[in-house]
Amino acid sequence: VGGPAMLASQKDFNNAVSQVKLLKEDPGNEVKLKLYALYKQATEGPCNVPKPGMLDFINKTKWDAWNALGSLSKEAARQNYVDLVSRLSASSESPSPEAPAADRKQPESDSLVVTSEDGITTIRLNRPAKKNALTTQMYHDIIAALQAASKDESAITVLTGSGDYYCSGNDLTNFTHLPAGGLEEMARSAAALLRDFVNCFIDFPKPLVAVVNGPAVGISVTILGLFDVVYATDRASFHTPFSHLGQSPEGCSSYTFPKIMGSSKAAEMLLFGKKLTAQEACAQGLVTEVFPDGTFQKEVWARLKAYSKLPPNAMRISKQIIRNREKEKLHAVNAEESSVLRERWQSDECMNAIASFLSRKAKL
Ligand SMILES: CCCCC/C=C/C(=O)SCCNC(=O)CCNC(=O)[C@H](O)C(C)(C)COP(=O)(O)OP(=O)(O)OC[C@H]1O[C@@H](n2cnc3c(N)ncnc32)[C@H](O)[C@@H]1OP(=O)(O)O
Repeated sequence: VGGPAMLASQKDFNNAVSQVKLLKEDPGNEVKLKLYALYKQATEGPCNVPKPGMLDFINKTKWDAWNALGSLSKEAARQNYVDLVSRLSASSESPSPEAPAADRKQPESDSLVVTSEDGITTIRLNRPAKKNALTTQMYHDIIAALQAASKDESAITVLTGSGDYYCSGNDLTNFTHLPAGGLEEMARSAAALLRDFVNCFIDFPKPLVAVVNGPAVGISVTILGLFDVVYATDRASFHTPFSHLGQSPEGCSSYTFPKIMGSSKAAEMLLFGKKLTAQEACAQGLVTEVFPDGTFQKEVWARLKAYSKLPPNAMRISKQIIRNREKEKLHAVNAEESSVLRERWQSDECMNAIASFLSRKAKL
């Protein structure tokens, strides 16, 4: 995790183009359309030819597929083409329909589990003994998992937690591992990581669903404004205790929360750390729907499986229309929030609050 992955070379791409012709099984129209679009993007770049007329059905469908790739770079398209062909070749040799995530780079630690099944990629926070608090490694792994999910075959991506908590937010011990550059360097690199992490949610191109299986704290709450749908168990609560911690809002919540729930409700959460029940969060628009805990998993996953069968390109494009005009604003908000937090993390208020938690004097 960390450095950029090596992209496929022109030679890999040429080999993949030849390999397609040798596939033993017809991959079906949907996949052929995807191959066509990636090929065009990889060789010619973003679609800038005129749209065929309504009655020219085949060429219009091909044009739509190419155009849906937007500004994806030639290099990334080449890589996606090579990946897709390699998956098709592998599956035509061994009949293993549940393998879409087998080639995914697995997270560095067991604290994150990524699976792909039934058209859904699930990113599961898996540190139940620590209430799924996010370590520095987990932020990196979630970034990598979102990047992979944005390119995989799944239609929908889900973030959820293992155990009784959804997530207790940032692992406060992250702040205790001081690098050689001291507090200033720690704050600088945490702010850069925070910015990259939140950017991945802002830019995520597919439907993104939070399955909130229990209480949620801190950054796991603030980023919910960047999800498309949020399902919660009635056991969940939503808590952003930034002032208690000497910190300030992140995850674009300083912008999304007032927009979602109105400025005074947002202020009560973000300034005073008011904890919301699941029902309150739903009434204020942060949560889409609340389910009884006893049937939560069954009901939510049945619904998501049904949604994952909807045409994936239509869902992507609809998401683009809904979100794109906000993106520039969200990136600016994220940059500002990260920069303010960089200062906050070096403040006495913040250091005292963290020391207090670590010495068990205070619990939120
Ligand atoms: C680089 C990007 C930075 C992004 C900025 C993000 C900001 C935030 O997310 S701010 C919010 C930070 N989170 C918190 O302040 C929560 C702190 N935790 C608690 O207040 C409580 O643990 C609780 C309310 C979440 C749960 O209480 P309880 O049910 O009583 O369970 P325990 O306290 O016994 O927790 C079990 C175990 O887990 C450890 N733990 C829980 N949360 C965190 C955490 N956020 N960071 C570190 N460790 C956490 C807790 O210490 C216990 O550990 P053991 O004592 O070793 O069993």
